[in-house]
Amino acid sequence: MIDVQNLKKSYKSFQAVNNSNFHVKEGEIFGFLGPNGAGKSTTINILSTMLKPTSGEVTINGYDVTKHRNRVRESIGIIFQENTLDEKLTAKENLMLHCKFYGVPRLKRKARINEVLEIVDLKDSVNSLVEKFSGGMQRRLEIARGLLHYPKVLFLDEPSVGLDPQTRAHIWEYILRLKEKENITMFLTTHYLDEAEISDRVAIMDHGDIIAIDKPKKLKQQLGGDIIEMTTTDNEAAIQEIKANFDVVDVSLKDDVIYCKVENSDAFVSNFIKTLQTPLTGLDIRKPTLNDVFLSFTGREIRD
Ligand SMILES: Nc1ncnc2c1ncn2[C@@H]1O[C@H](COP(=O)(O)OP(=O)(O)OP(=O)(O)O)[C@@H](O)[C@H]1O
Repeated sequence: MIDVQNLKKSYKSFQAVNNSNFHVKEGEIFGFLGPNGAGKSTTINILSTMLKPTSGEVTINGYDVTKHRNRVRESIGIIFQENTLDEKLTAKENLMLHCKFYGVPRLKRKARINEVLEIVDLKDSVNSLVEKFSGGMQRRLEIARGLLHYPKVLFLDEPSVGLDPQTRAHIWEYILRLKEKENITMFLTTHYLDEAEISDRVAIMDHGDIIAIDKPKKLKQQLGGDIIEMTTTDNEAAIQEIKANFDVVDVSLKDDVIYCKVENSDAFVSNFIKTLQTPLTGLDIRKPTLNDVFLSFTGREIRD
């Protein structure tokens, strides 16, 4: 459904996207994860025909994004980072306008509007002014609007940025409901790790490069083992002790917390706690996250 080959984009001498290559299958949720400035919006803008690539080939639903822009536009829906609804209109008026722009046949408009409002649970607010909606409701209406013309691909640029955690969780319920109901291919950009985790596959981007691409579970498995985070009364002494006396894959210190990567935490921890001479003040065992994947490739955290 999405095919990207050797995609490059530069702004004057600055290379924002360096030679990207990836494919997205029909019905897949594909996440683009990276810190601010990684090149995510640039990529989504090229894929959705809003920005011209410097070089490379991109097809959406079989259509080239530079040669067949209108065909591509018919095939896609977009949920932008910022609110693009008309706040002085009602939900229904906003949707009706979009139906007209996208050529949804007159006789089908009402039914389709009802259908999409049902998906995002906004049927009761159909005649309310958008300016009266909460942030979460506005986002849901934007998602509904993006679906009106039966797009094959839905682009979501940071779909839940600026929303509180509860509303974010709800937005995700709707997105997953959509996947089930309409088998839409979804391409989303995010810098939230938990959102990337929901994706079927994720591409991790940094400084314009795709540095890893796979199922979230596989990316994390590649790191191997478990992570033990600990605080001690003397971190320097503890690190020396760990390096000298314990079988660890890796040990590092960040913000007064020691990170130890071990092959198997079950086998490691009980002996470690008994043997370590430097007093421990805290200890937490966890599985690797996508942030650890990013860290292992770049030496930085995504939230940095
Ligand atoms: N029109 C432009 N002119 C010059 N540089 C630009 C332009 N648009 C983006 N950039 C630069 O290109 C790089 C990638 O930007 P982009 O917006 O694609 O990143 P992003 O990963 O989407 O980040 P964010 O999450 O902050 O939107 C950044 O360094 C940005 O400053």
